Amino acid sequence: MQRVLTAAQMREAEQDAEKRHGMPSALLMENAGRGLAEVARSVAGPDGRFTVLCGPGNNGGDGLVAARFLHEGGARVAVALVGDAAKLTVESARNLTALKSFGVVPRSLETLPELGHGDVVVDALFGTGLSRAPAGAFAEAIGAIARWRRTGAKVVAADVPSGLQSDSGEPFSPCVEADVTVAFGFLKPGQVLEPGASLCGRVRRVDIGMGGEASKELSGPRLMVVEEADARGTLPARRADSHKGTYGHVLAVAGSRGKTGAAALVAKSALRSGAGLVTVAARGDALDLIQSHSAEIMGTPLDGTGPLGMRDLDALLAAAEGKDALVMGPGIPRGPETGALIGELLSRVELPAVLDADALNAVADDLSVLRRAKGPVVLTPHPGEMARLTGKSTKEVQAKRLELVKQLAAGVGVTVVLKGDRTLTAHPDGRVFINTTGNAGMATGGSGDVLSGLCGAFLAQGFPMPDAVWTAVYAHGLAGDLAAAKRGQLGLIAGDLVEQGLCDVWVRWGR
Ligand SMILES: NC(=O)C1=CN([C@@H]2O[C@H](COP(=O)(O)OP(=O)(O)OC[C@H]3O[C@@H](n4cnc5c(N)ncnc54)[C@H](O)[C@@H]3O)[C@@H](O)[C@H]2O)[C@H](O)CC1
Ligand SMILES: [K+]
Repeated sequence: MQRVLTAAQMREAEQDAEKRHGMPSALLMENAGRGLAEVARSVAGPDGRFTVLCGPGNNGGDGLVAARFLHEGGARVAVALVGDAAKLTVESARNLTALKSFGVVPRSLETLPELGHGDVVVDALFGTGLSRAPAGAFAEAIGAIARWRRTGAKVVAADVPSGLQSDSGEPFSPCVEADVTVAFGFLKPGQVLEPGASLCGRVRRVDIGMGGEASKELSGPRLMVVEEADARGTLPARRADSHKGTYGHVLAVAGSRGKTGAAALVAKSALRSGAGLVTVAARGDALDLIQSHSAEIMGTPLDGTGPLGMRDLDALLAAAEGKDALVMGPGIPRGPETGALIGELLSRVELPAVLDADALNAVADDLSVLRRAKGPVVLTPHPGEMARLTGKSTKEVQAKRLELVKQLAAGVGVTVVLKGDRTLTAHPDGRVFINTTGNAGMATGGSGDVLSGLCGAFLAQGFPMPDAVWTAVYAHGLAGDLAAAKRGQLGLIAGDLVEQGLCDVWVRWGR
């Protein structure tokens, strides 16, 4: 897991580094600048030139240190200070003096050389201290960086591409587009959340002496990026003496006439993700079709016709007997009582439950029904469903993903998976897990059903919360990546995730 720190947390961690490790910010800056110089050198051509653009704050200070190391290593370096030199921070001013003493005198932006292939421009204008849209000379500098990039130079951003808000990943205009971003100490949200992640290019994290554990008791959100080893580590190797009962029984309340595929995808995804048994509960007129998709799917008919309501409670309570996890929502016939039914069922059975699709829409009007749930509840909304759950517009959801997913999880006491590019998994205790797998080819009907079945299977196997959820999200995206590698993003359909992608993940993980 990689810790992701906000700007405020970075400042706290920097003070902590001084107090706990005796690492003054001058030394952190020296280490940051050295790391920046090494990355810049690694992307330059054999006789590439370097231009370092430095802003007034400590980000600029990192640039001044990098310029000194590049110069010391024999490279051709040009430096420009942008903004009011009188406003330099103490650390930056000290490094400006040092740089000059090494014989590198800053020049004006206009007199800098035009750069091309093999050359590198280091963007050290702003980092986590950016507070408004770059203007004036700063905007001109960002324009020059874009021009040099168009003529072939590589752009290396110090800590954050200048113009990008490091806490949200939202860019001001203008904003630098980097080929590589050197993250000092810890990752920032803006480097892993879109559109910031794309503006950063490749993110290279360098240690600067802040210490890994520095981030333990920081205030504010605990954000983590899930790495493949974390996800793989959640899944135990299977024991030889196990039997199908060992791996749990999923009850999927899903499917209806015209939407039998959703239930089949949930069930087949759960089976392909290690669940020992899967039973689908659906109206009789849909159940036969659902079961016809796969011999392994068992069925419990819900008598009657029409939307799910309180009259189905007893049948569902009976169906939940002996099960280990619930998945509810994909393709269900929703009606005015469906939300109350879900709330009542969850208050009576002590099972982990995944609510997706129309189960989310059913409870959106009154989320309090979820507070009575006896077992842990996982909601898996896409942005549109999240909008209904939060009363916001989809546009607002997408602009404030991190904030809204944390709020909903803590407010209702459930785990919330906000799907999309960089899916976020928020746990009621404030932790948010950022996913980096998956691709646009997965924006296809049924992809969400596969995730809810996968999630249900992991919960049925007894994997702990929230690990089971962020692992399912990671595996789901990786399945999509592996399947798209074989079928293209255009060709990818949800069934490929189940038949191809998931199996490729388990083989890759030796499970
Ligand atoms: N925190 C750490 O552990 C380390 C941080 N380092 C580097 O320091 C920057 C953060 O530096 P800071 O001085 O806080 O701010 P910036 O350099 O990012 O911004 C400069 C300064 O400019 C002002 N400002 C903000 N927005 C604008 C604007 N649009 N136009 C003009 N001026 C603006 C504001 O006053 C800012 O303070 C961090 O990213 C790291 O690169 C250390 O070197 C390593 C450890
Ligand atoms: K920068």
